[in-house]
Amino acid sequence: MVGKWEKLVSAEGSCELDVCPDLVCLTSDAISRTAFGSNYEEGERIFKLQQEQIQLLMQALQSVYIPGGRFLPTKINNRMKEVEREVRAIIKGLIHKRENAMKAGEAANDDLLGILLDSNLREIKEDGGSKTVGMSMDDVIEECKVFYFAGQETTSNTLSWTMVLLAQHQNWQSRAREEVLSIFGNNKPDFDSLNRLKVVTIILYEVLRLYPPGTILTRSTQKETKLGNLTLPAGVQLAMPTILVHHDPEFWGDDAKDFKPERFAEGVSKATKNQVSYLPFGWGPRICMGQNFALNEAKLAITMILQRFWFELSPSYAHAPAPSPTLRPQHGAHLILHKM
Ligand code: HEM
Repeated sequence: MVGKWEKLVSAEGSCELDVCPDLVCLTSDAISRTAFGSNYEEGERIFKLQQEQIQLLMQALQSVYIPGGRFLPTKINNRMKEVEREVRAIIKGLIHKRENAMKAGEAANDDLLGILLDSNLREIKEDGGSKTVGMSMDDVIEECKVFYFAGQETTSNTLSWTMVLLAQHQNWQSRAREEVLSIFGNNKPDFDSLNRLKVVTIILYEVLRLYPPGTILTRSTQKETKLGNLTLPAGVQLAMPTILVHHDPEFWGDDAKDFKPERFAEGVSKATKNQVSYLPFGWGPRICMGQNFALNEAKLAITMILQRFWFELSPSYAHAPAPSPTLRPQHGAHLILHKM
């Protein structure tokens, strides 16, 4: 991606572009490689189908609710089923290919799919080949679907908002670049030194506070549950709007809506005064399992961008955060990139 941008700026010294599509490709490629040992091109069909699924779901949610309507053979329902079948078939193909390679002793199990299948096979073997332990093919497919979806959109949106906010707040862009250059110079960033990025880290925390990709957390009660003064019966759907908590002056002060990374200077607990008011990655036993991966990926990408370019908002940028379904800049992130 940075190579492509370097070519674009090389002629005039600067160029204008919507950075969102390239950031989507970057994060898609990262999750395809690390989770499935493939690349963006191989995962592309799955990403496209999952995008279509989301659009169909949004359309369905916006139409009049008819009880049992999801079982009717409407155009949307039929297409949803077709898309789901195709996603499952592609993932099943990936799993079979990997299982066969593992049986033939060929596969390197250092990606998520390899680790998942390897531990599953071991568990079944240890139990004497019983089919009652381990994950079923359906379970493995569902896990893969979550990783393809959760591992891509969230991080690309975080990177898009980070670039927009750093374009709006040049002082923070300069501070972040100074830090990056003092740690890495113009060298390729190494994984171990990413921990030394303090300014970049607080910038990312503040971006995730103002623009959490998941704007709502949902849960459902499995049994009668006491919540404060409320007693909820089993089967109640609960929605907790993360974005409202993140923007609430009661938790964050009168400057809750402002971009102020310094509020995280002494860590998340100090910034939240130990209250549960910062939940970009959710909370509790279902907290995001990719949060460290996502933060490291974002730090790596921002480092490589800051080493090569400075950027500002383009006059054609229109600020329109839209939860569809993750919080994204609806009309893209149009920036002007300048060669350093
Ligand atoms: C900035 C990027 C990301 C954000 C903001 C984010 C946010 C979230 C949130 C809010 C949840 C729901 C947690 C809850 O209900 O309490 C979640 C779940 C999940 N995320 Fe992420 N995520 C990000 C990146 C990733 C990445 C890169 C991966 C994979 C490598 C990933 C994998 C998952 C998985 C597997 C779950 C489901 C966990 C479960 O249900 O047990 N996420 N994420």
